[in-house]
Amino acid sequence: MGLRKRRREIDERASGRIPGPIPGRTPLASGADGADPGAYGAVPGVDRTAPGVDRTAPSVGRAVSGADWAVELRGVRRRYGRGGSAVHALRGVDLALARGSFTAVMGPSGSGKSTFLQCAAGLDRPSGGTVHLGGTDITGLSENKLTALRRSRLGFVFQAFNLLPSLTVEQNVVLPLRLAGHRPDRRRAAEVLAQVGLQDKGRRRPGQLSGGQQQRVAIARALVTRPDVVFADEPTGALDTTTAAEILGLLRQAVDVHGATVVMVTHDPTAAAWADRVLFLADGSIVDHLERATAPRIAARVAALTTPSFEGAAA
Ligand SMILES: Nc1ncnc2c1ncn2[C@@H]1O[C@H](COP(=O)(O)OP(=O)(O)OP(=O)(O)O)[C@@H](O)[C@H]1O
Repeated sequence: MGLRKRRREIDERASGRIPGPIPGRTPLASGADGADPGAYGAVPGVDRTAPGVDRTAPSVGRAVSGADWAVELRGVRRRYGRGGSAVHALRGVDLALARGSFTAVMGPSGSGKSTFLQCAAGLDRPSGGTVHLGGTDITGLSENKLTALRRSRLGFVFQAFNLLPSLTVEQNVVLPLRLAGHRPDRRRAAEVLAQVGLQDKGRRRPGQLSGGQQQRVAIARALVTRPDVVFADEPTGALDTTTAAEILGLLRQAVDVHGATVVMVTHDPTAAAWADRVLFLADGSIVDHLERATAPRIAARVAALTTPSFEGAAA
């Protein structure tokens, strides 16, 4: 299939005009995971098919040059409290994610997923280690600089949509531009609204839209500044299966067609199967990862994380 035709089909499927999965970069059919490792960049020294614990620093995406990392964490630790009652939410996370990659982060409750997302997105400060976003070391930035960086260079999509109900859809979408001190760019707003299939909804209020449409607005808002990274926290947690697939298709399309970088925390193996790579957190450490895996394979790996035998192996 020609590139233009494939892109048009991706656009149409992602916007719901054609039902069904997007060709080529969809959750993989059972048994197809692990195919085409070259397209995603094999990680040296990592046996992608072996079960068990891998302690290498995962790097994902086509690029291998450090300059191309959208997100880079080195030795990131986060401790809450002190002394005997201290909680070690992150115990030394090392990873590098290339621009134009889609990464899912999974793990049992309390494994550190939210803490990871908050530290990676500059919403929380690590107790140790460094975080680079789009080549900028954010670890020592002042609160003001961090806020400015989040507004102009990061996008966020949350489970609860987090739209402002009193603003129109278009005003919600351009909000990050306004907060970053730029003039609201209506052409750019129209562009991203079209990208998520809502070109005719700019004058509506969020309360007049379905949950799936509201999440599309949130994705448009996340993309409007052409951010270095979009962080998504359970973006489909409040949606039915069909609507969830549409939303994940849009995130996939943002990566494949528009070159975005997406990092998504999820509990749902079906959602994670849309990603290029799934990272597994357990007790504050990245203990495993899978490339282009099917939902059943991801589910099996999540289940293994909570079994006593795995905990014994990871100790
Ligand atoms: N503000 C805080 N103060 C103290 N402990 C915290 C705080 N935030 C998180 N923790 C602890 O850090 C650990 C990791 O929490 P985190 O919320 O990152 O896990 P999670 O994997 O996102 O869990 P869930 O899937 O249940 O949301 C947990 O033991 C949690 O109790």
